[in-house]
Amino acid sequence: MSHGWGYGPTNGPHKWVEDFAVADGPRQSPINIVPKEAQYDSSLKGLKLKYDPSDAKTILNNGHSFQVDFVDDRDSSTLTRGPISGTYRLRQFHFHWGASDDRGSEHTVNGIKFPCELHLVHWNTKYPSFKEAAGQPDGLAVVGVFLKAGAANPRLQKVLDALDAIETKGKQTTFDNFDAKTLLPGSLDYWTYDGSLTTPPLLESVTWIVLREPISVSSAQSDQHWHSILCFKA
Ligand SMILES: NS(=O)(=O)c1ccc(C(=O)NCc2cccc(O)c2)cc1
Ligand SMILES: [Zn+2]
Repeated sequence: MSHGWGYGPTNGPHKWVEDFAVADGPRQSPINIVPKEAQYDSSLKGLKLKYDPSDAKTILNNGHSFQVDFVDDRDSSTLTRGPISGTYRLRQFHFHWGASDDRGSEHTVNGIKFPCELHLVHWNTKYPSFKEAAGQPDGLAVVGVFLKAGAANPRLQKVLDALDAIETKGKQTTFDNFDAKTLLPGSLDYWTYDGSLTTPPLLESVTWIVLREPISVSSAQSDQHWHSILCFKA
């Protein structure tokens, strides 16, 4: 691609392999999750997420999504247990959505897309930095949470209210004192598989942990700002 990757007809996912050969790799994400085909593994432990709200730093429009970045220079916001060994630090969370409520999520369940999907990105502290970890097969762990259309979700409101200030690519604004745990559903039951980043550079370094229970977002909330950023994105 002569210009940056995106989601349009000339730079979308079907074109990414031109610049990122790993797109044809053996462990590419997202995938369709078929619960009946998933094997139950009784040796797997429950997820342990310990997030410190004071680690939240800024919210950024990176042109493909908006992401909340965290201070990750100490083990204050971490993911442990579950399918992973060791300690992974929370670096950022971001969302994937679509132009209407019938699509938007990257993973699907029995072929069904959700209107949106939240990704909480963590890196393995056995490596010196996120960038280093991103190049290792056990470097990253991303917790995926589906959003379904339903009741308004007050926990999301602080994130949505910040979007007005970052409507153009590259804009970021302060976003502090936010507990990412409040975005999680009641149950932490999950499906897990070894996969990749779902956007370039598509690195095959992600242990995916997709929560079975979705959280809700109302259509009013999703109309509130995402379409403005979406228009920009498209
Ligand atoms: N959608 S996803 O959670 O798979 C995802 C998470 C993080 C990233 C990301 O950080 N991309 C930038 C990046 C990553 C590794 C090395 C780089 O040079 C840049 C991309 C996709
Ligand atoms: Zn993502």
